[in-house]
Amino acid sequence: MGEFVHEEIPSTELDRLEATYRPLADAVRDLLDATIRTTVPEEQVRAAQAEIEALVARLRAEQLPGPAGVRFNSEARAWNWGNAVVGLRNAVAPPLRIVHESAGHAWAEVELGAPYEGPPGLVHGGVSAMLLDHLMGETASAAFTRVTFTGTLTMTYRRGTPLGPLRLEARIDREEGRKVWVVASIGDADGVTVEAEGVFIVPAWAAGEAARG
Ligand SMILES: CCCCC/C=C\C/C=C\C/C=C\C/C=C\CCCC(=O)SCCNC(=O)CCNC(=O)[C@H](O)C(C)(C)COP(=O)(O)OP(=O)(O)OC[C@H]1O[C@@H](n2cnc3c(N)ncnc32)[C@H](O)[C@@H]1OP(=O)(O)O
Repeated sequence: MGEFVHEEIPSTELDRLEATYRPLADAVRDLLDATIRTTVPEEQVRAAQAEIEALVARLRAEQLPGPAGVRFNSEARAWNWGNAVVGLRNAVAPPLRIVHESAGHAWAEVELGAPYEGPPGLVHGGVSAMLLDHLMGETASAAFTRVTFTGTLTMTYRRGTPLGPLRLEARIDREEGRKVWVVASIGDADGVTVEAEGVFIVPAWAAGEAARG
């Protein structure tokens, strides 16, 4: 596993950088959707591909040697721009905006479109698991006061989850030593579609005073 990297970028500078990168990721997100749904003539598809390849070369002129990782500064600001679910610079991330109601209770609202489809018109089951896994992990971390990893995640798909606006919710159910049980759900306007239960674990290497049972 990589490290949590201490990088001393001031928070005000991070705000400025994020204002540049967020619209870039939004544009690429739009590109994903357009790539799936376009019906333009084939020669236009090929022309667009050439332009996209040129853009990729432009962005790759300078780049990190590997993934973005998780970074933090001494102002307690953390950023994980590549994260699969919440990464600000990741166009594959929906992105989920998570609200920590309290330590151990969080929710999120999200609108899932064409790139997240599994069965026709419905959210892919693996996508539901991915979004819940992340929300539950953040919830288990008690609003970032400790590091937790998914140990076991159990999904129950009650009915198909339609693409479109959804609400996710997660709560800590109980704790025992370094183990944290979290329950969570996804719902649409008609109620719950997916339920999940997971055991999240504060790894032995990350267990400090606060995490000991
Ligand atoms: C420092 C600066 C920080 C700045 C941070 C800023 C931001 C972000 C930081 C933190 C993140 C916060 C939130 C994260 C948000 C989302 C995360 C998304 C979730 C994921 O996507 S995360 C990736 C997938 N996840 C893995 O990649 C895990 C791979 N795995 C391991 O890393 C180890 O395997 C681990 C850690 C699981 C255990 O390792 P370990 O050595 O600590 O465990 P150990 O043997 O001591 O067991 C202790 C007790 O847990 C029980 N136990 C063990 N394993 C279990 C299992 N699998 N299921 C159920 N129970 C299990 C034992 O039975 C024992 O129970 P008992 O005490 O009762 O006997």
